[in-house]
Amino acid sequence: MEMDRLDKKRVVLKIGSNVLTKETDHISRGKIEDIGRQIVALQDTYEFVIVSSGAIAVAKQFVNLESNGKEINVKQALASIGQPHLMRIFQESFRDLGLLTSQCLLSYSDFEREQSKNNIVNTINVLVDNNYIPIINENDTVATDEIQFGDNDKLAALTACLLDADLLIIATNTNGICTKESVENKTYKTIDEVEDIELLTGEIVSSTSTHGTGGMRSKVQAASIAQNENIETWIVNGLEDNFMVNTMEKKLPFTKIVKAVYNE
Ligand SMILES: Nc1ncnc2c1ncn2[C@@H]1O[C@H](COP(=O)(O)OP(=O)(O)O)[C@@H](O)[C@H]1O
Ligand SMILES: N[C@@H](CCC(=O)OP(=O)(O)O)C(=O)O
Repeated sequence: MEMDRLDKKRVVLKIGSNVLTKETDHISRGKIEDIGRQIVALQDTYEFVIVSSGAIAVAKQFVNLESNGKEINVKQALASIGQPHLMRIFQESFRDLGLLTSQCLLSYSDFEREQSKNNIVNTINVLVDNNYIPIINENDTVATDEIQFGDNDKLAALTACLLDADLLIIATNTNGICTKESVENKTYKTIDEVEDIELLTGEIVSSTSTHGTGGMRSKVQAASIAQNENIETWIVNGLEDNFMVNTMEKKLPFTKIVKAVYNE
């Protein structure tokens, strides 16, 4: 028997540039196909809203703007050039798997106005009801919050809260959050489950990866925003094949930030 949409668990999946490029200089079609295949495998029980970075990373593979790409306006221009390419790759790869895609560009300030919040919810619900997978990125032309500080993690958390998601999955390039000591001595021991965000904050190391901006700090902040709205966050290793399915089947180490008991 087919499940009604309301019976499905709503997942907001955030994919960082490092995952999309598999830590290279090029966007990985293979990774996008991997994500699509997992959505197909899980779509009877889960519905997906994707928050995808990668616009700047894609642009860098096509163009070389003057200046080194570190200035904020150049990054904004790169995002503008890369975003349609990113969407094209999603659209082509997902279409081959029978999945429909759509694009939504949002910024933090959209989450502060009642009218725009209602518009976002209504639009995304229509998309999901019609089997379209919304692919969200920050509107980098008008806002610079994420390319400066946050690597789309906070945007994903705000989206999860607004859309009343059941689960926020943040796909990054490590097996979740590892203990500080293990990161420092490169033995990488994943913290499996945690409720106390303060505890996690103490484990953050101030590094980011090649394409990343916010490091683990912005992921912990995102988890905190989600936890305040009673949403569980999983920080998973998106570099692995089949990472969501394998995480769900407990075949991959990941960090689960559970709902706070006092919120129950
Ligand atoms: N305790 C920790 N456990 C794992 N990674 C950590 C930790 N503290 C900081 N990091 C860093 O955070 C990085 C992931 O964040 P980031 O580079 O912004 O990636 P993304 O593009 O996925 O958002 C890791 O590659 C690692 O360098
Ligand atoms: N909106 C930007 C996000 C930039 C960014 O650094 O994000 P992330 O890869 O999540 O660290 C883009 O699409 O390139």
